[in-house]
Amino acid sequence: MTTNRPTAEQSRPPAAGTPLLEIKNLSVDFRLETSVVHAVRGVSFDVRAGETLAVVGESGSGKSATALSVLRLNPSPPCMYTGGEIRFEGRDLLKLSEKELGRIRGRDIAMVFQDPMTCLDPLQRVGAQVAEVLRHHTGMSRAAAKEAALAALDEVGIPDPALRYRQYPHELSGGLRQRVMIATALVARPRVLIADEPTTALDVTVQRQILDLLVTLQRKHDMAVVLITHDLAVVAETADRVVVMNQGRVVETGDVLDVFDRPADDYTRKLLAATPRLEAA
Ligand SMILES: Nc1ncnc2c1ncn2[C@@H]1O[C@H](COP(=O)(O)OP(=O)(O)OP(=O)(O)O)[C@@H](O)[C@H]1O
Repeated sequence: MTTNRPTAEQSRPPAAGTPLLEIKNLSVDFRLETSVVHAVRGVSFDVRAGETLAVVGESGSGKSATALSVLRLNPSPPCMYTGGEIRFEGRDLLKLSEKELGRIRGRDIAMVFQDPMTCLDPLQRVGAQVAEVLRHHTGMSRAAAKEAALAALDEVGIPDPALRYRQYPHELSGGLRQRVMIATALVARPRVLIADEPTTALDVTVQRQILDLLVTLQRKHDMAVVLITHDLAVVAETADRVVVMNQGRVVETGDVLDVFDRPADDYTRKLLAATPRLEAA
């Protein structure tokens, strides 16, 4: 199989060391009026600093429910965390109070989503939203937060940050909005970034740019990245390890090239066969 993996000079050794974030035997149900959906059934995986772990699987396989569990962002109710642990720096995130978790969200672990409008406030200027994250987590002065927010907009490749700072989300293109969301997520320098289909809604050229940006920032800041996607070509290009989910369970996990070259599970083989760019390469 040939993929657009990073070139030799871009590639790096696999991340070593202890896991930064560990999901152990996680189970999540959605209790609906007349039924229960077992969305996540005993899922375990971990991610280390400097590593990109991709979570793949068809629609409904439990990828987002797992990712949202890390910061307890599944809607409650109907969501119930019925078992397992999510360990970060020695603590089980599922056991923290809302206040304790609030200190971790955005500061230590951040998320970006497919649709930036789920996290950007349409009525607030984008620069102020980036600065607000810093003021919330660090108590920085207004002036210092503005300066850091301008630097963050610049870092994510937004041209003319001073102009964009004053604009509202609807005044930006989809690609620029995505960059603002990434700036908002990363401005407090989290150690873990969870990216849930971050490029799915964008056109192909912009997808490429946003993925390159995420890879660059991940390496620069040695972040652990959990990348949720259904796009195996994206996984082949960006991830170190992959977790394959089906019907709420992990069916296979391993180094991306090993899993893609020698899938051990029938479901993984089926997913790979349904990705012509990989098969044809
Ligand atoms: N808020 C919710 N209320 C009820 N059921 C839900 C809710 N969120 C997810 N589910 C159900 O949980 C299961 C797993 O959904 P999840 O969104 O985690 O899948 P996914 O793999 O992320 O899919 P997609 O790629 O479409 O986002 C599905 O059966 C889904 O219908």
